[in-house]
Amino acid sequence: MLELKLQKRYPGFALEVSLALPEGETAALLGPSGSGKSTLLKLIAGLLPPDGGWVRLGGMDLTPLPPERRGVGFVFQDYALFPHLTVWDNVAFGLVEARWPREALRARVEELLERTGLQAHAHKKPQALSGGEQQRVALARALAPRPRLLLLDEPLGALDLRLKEELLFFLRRLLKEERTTALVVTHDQEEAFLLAQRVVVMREGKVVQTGRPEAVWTRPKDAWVARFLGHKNLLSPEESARLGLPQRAHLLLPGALDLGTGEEGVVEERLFFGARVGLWLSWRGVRLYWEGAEPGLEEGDRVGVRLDPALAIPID
Ligand SMILES: Nc1ncnc2c1ncn2[C@@H]1O[C@H](COP(=O)(O)OP(=O)(O)OP(=O)(O)O)[C@@H](O)[C@H]1O
Repeated sequence: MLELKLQKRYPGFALEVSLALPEGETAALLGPSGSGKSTLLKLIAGLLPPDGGWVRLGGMDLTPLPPERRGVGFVFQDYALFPHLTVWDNVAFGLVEARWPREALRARVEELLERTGLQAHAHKKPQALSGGEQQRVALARALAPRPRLLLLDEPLGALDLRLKEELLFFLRRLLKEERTTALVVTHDQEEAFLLAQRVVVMREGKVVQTGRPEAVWTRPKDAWVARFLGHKNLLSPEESARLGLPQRAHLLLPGALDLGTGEEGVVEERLFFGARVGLWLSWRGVRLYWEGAEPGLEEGDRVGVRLDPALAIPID
């Protein structure tokens, strides 16, 4: 287990977090800008002294140890590879530091270069690589010494969308294969859901919800979490009543609205995403969002709408 209880204060900001995460899993720290994700990561890494608390990994107290003795690897957004070293030497760096025997070191570096698809670049310097390649080197370098815990701060943050997607699936496979315990900071909910077996949602220095991605998505703790995760159909008690639901706040899960038959509503806005289409509808005087495969509807069209009350969940 990675277990921690940490406090840190800055003017106008107080972090207070207790967490217990199973080893061998990837967890995602998800929260808006300024919620304390990077601060928490730095406290765990030992790069920042806490005002109080402790960090334990597999029962061992890491709190008094300096960063280099915690067995923790990091990848931060502005990767900071060693510019004067080749890719090979960058990946070998932590192993040399840890005095790995020469043969084991060579085998481990080769293994990671292969796994990250970097063999052809082994003898280049970082500045001769693309952004995505540099990011792969940073991952290989962090994973090489088999850290007991890998901390990743927005590891895909600086990349363009297509490259981000490509690296996301790469990182997902790599973390699974290496079975590293990893904590990934992101403010992108899709990235968190795809990478992690467990999601930790942070708000203003506190953990507000922890759980499997599916559970957090379908049972957000409150309206704030629901909205932060990208849910759009959050109904006030009055709106709920107009839709025939009990008079209290509800969240409509995706799939709650069916188009075709039923009482008619009006398409107010049509959003074309390519594979999907989003529609903002006015139905019974409530503005509702529907998303799915091309329904062949234009703005101003009338359409029958049905609500599945089983997918309307009460929310605070
Ligand atoms: N060295 C510092 N001195 C004072 N305040 C700080 C310091 N570092 C961070 N903070 C404050 O702590 C809060 C949390 O910052 P942190 O970087 O952990 O947030 P974050 O969730 O990682 O945000 P982002 O997604 O934007 O990186 C912010 O309000 C920030 O201004």
